[in-house]
Amino acid sequence: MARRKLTARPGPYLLRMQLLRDRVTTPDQYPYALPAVRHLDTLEFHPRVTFFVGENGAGKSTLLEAVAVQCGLNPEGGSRNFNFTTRPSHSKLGDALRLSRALCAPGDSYFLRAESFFNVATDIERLDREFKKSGLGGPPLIDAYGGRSLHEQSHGESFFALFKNRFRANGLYLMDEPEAALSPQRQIEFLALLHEFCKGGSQFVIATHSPIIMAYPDARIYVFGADGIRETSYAQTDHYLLTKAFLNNPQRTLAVLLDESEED
Ligand SMILES: Nc1ncnc2c1ncn2[C@@H]1O[C@H](COP(=O)(O)OP(=O)(O)OP(=O)(O)O)[C@@H](O)[C@H]1O
Repeated sequence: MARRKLTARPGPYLLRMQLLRDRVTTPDQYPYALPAVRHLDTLEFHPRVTFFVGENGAGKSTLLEAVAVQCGLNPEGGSRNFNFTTRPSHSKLGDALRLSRALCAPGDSYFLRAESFFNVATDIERLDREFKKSGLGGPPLIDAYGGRSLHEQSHGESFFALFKNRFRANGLYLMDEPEAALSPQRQIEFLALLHEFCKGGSQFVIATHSPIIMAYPDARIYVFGADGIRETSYAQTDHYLLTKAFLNNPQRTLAVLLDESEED
């Protein structure tokens, strides 16, 4: 089937999402029982960068995955070219989520899941093998990632190859913990790339624990907590406050922690 060629225009592409309560069939079960989902009504996306932050298990990945599914992306990560599955199912949250989109469509979209990036790398190799066998002309998929097998690079190098080579202007990018493999230096470099892509009209939704990455100023930060999701400022996030307190005086925090654990 001939694929419709999209005319890439600058974002934003996603305006807001809304939970349709009448489509929630099992409110007492995952994912609807998560506080972040139970209290969700409407969430406005920032035209450039929206951050999802909060404690482990707060539901950031669950919501991001549902957005990805609604955008037609593989719930396990990758671009629209990918449809591999390594686990039985993703949550049904996408069925109850309405995404409001702008009239223009992105020229590219991609879902980076740190936890399953290995599988994306494997699938790139599989797709390229099939492509070669098919005898069709054109460059292999790996060229869009810098040309070197992602399996032959370190975890952090392969992430960075993705950001540098695969992402571009006028794209919609969903990222789950992009910092997972990045050194602090690379996280700072990531901020510079993020800025370039944003200037080029791209839009990002990023779940992160990194106080470096969430410092990007042209952004909205949503904290996922026990009372639901609320907007906050960078300097009010636990990530910023805790990291700052720790780095200002590591000895003091360590003394309190280690003293307490010795008493146990
Ligand atoms: N398929 C599933 N079935 C039942 N519960 C699940 C499922 N997937 C995740 N959960 C639970 O839902 C909660 C939210 O998980 P999620 O991965 O969305 O959290 P998160 O905020 O992204 O956490 P982290 O920061 O650790 O990545 C967790 O308590 C998790 O155990």
